[in-house]
Amino acid sequence: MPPTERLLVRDHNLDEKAMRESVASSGDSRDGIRDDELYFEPKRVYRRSTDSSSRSSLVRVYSENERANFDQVTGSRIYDDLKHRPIPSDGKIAAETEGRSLVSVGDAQRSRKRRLSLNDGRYGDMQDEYIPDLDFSEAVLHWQSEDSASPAVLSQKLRNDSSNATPTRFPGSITRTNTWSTDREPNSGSVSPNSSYVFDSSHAQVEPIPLPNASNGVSMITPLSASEVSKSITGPGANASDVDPFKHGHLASSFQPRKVSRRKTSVCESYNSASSSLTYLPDNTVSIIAELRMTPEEVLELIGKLPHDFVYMPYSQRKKVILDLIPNKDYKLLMSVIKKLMLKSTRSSVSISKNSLPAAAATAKSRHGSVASQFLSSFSPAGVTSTPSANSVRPDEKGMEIMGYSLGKVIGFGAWGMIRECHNLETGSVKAMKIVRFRNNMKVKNQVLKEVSVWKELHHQNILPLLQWKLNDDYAMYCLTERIHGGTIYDLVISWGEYDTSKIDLVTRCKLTIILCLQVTSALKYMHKKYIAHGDVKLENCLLEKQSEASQWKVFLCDFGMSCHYKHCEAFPVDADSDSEPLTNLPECSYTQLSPYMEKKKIAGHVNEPLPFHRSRSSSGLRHGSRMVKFHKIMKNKKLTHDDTPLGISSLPKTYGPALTSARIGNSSFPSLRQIASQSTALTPTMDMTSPHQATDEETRAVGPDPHSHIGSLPYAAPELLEPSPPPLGPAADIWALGVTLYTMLTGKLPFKHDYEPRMRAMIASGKFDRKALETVCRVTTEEPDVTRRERQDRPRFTGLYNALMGCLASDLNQRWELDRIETSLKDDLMKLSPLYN
Ligand SMILES: Nc1ncnc2c1ncn2[C@@H]1O[C@H](COP(=O)(O)OP(=O)(O)OP(=O)(O)O)[C@@H](O)[C@H]1O
Repeated sequence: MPPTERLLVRDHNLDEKAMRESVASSGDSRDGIRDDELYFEPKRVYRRSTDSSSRSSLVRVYSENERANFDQVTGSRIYDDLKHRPIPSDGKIAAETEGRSLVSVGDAQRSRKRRLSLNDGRYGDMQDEYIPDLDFSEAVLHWQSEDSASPAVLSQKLRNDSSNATPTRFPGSITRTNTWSTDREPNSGSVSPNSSYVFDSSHAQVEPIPLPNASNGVSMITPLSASEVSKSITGPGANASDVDPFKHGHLASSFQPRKVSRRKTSVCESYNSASSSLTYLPDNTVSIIAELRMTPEEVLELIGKLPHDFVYMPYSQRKKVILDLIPNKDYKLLMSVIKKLMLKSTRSSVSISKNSLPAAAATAKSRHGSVASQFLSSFSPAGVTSTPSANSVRPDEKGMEIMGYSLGKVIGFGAWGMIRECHNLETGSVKAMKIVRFRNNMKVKNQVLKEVSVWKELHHQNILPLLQWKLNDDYAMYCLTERIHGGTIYDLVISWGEYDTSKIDLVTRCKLTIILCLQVTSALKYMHKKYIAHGDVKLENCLLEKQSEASQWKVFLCDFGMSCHYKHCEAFPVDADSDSEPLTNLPECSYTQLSPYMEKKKIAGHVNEPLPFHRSRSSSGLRHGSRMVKFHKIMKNKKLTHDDTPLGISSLPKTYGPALTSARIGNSSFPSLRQIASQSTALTPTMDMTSPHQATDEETRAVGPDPHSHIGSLPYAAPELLEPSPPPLGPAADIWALGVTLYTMLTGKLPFKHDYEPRMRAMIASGKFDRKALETVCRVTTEEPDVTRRERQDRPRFTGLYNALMGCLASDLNQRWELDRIETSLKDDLMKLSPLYN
């Protein structure tokens, strides 16, 4: 069998695929290992010798732990990594498993057990995969012999590889213009139908920024700085703009020493090695870029389009983003090269644990001013000096003028754009400009039109104001707003740390949480009175203007990208002034979401047509309620706890599965969602896109528009939104998200968080979270043995805060509190505190 065939492992087996997804998503992408495992280093060895490129090859790089499983000289397996037992030298086990993939044997039990193990983190970095017919010893010997090959030969080889690559521009690549004269107001512009991107989602619906202390033992990875990337692209001492690597072979020669020394190190190791100089592109990047038939500029351009928190996204989301942006390339190769360019595992590999919060806090800055932001901002034309058209300018780059303001530095990043500081050309006053670049992507454009249509209606002291906006019809939307200087509540919570090692005393923590959340509550009340649901309430979307007195701090709710109008049934007023009206029957009310089409019309001043996607009373509410009850019953009967259901949903009836697992949304029970989602406005990237399915017309009719499209950030998603047919977005979802926000402020950790998405969904659906932590912070528990009676008397109990939070996080919509009640309860606690603490 030719060597290339020996290395070829086809990805037919669904179990294996699921396993792969499971491994990728259960593993934290920050560990810098998982994605790279898709490539087995000898692939290049073989490719070089045969000059063939087998894109479909499923090969991988070994992590150091995995490598320890093999004899480095003979390449034979030493340990059976499922059982951690030495393998007999006669190779019995190897023979046993020969010819089949370890995870593709179709043995569901074994596969499940393995996933369980991975989930438990016990074998977290032992995700092995058996490659049929691979002669490891031969591969290793070949590998070693190539180590001694002369650098010149390798260099020549690389040059050949590179010159064979025909750089092609990927769809949607930027056409640069030197002038910017196409600004038009939205009502004058028509949306170009010539979208060359294929985006399934016009809103990233991004995961919230992970709290650095959310998982232990995760190595801290920081993106390369702009200069490091620039250097790594150009090589030391090179004039970036002069370099056309594929023409002149500069890259090959620049990277030659690195490539030679690389042989004995894993990808991660190479970053960590003492000699690792970031002036070189990591390892096999050149050959990967060549294989992708892309130029480095195109790769950089692609990186510039990625969401700010791309590197922190779960594998499935990253895959989706890549496929959306550039569907015609090998996403695995792309993910590998992007990761290599974007990440630098610091040599010290800071292990983030409860005890290392200061380090984590220092590193995990908010998006504004973060290393990631700076890194990404380096991909604006001003930052990328290596682009051929270095003289060209883009309308959103620093120094450009828009609406009488000069654009300044980047202060934040969103899913599809950035936020720049800007200065009034006449007065010099400082503001902020949110720039959403859609270019010719209709969906993103429609989404931002929708955002503006909602945002411009909002005038409240705790809502970031939209001062002016301007649409550059075929490029971007510009939104002028106030510049807020205090970061976000996310930053604040990071600085506080977790409750058990809290940097501020818990009483102050509770008090500040109440003060700040009362302002968010006020903003939400205002929005709900206008029948607008925010849809993405989270720590990161609460900007903070600090004053010398903490009690004077001001919150501004921002980001209306997920916001939408809902039509409310008069019989069940939401947030009525009456004090404690429960949200009884709320889901029965008929909400209406405006389609992007309608939003566009509205913003252009042509509203008042019948609204699509109308849901009748019966369509969601009661059905939803009874389903939840049924689901809880099943959970109870089957005794499904977080701990005994590592897969979250494996033993649930199919009907309930889709609510909990993206994989199932993608295939079995609700197969048509994939197709529907691709037609609808926003597709939640939490959906698994690995199992394409063509829906029949009947299926499409039965299911309707993507029901999960209003999930902003999964950890903040209300359980009803995870239902197979969730109610449309309404105030109740905001209230749940407010509860998640409150909880996180108080405890320093998200109530529902798991790296493995289906499990997180199961946690949300079950509504179970760590109440003990909350009781401790709010001091509602009676058990405080180490506290004297006197101390107990002095230390106030935050019963109102505790109750309000529990009211927000009531899974049962009938039990979930309304904003007025939450407000009253929070204020009660403040009143009680006032004589003591004011
Ligand atoms: N007016 C402002 N002043 C200072 N910083 C801001 C301002 N607006 C936004 N930011 C920063 O930029 C970040 C992103 O802003 P915003 O959430 O509006 O963008 P987005 O594209 O809607 O993001 P997302 O991807 O979360 O939807 C905020 O979290 C904040 O850190």
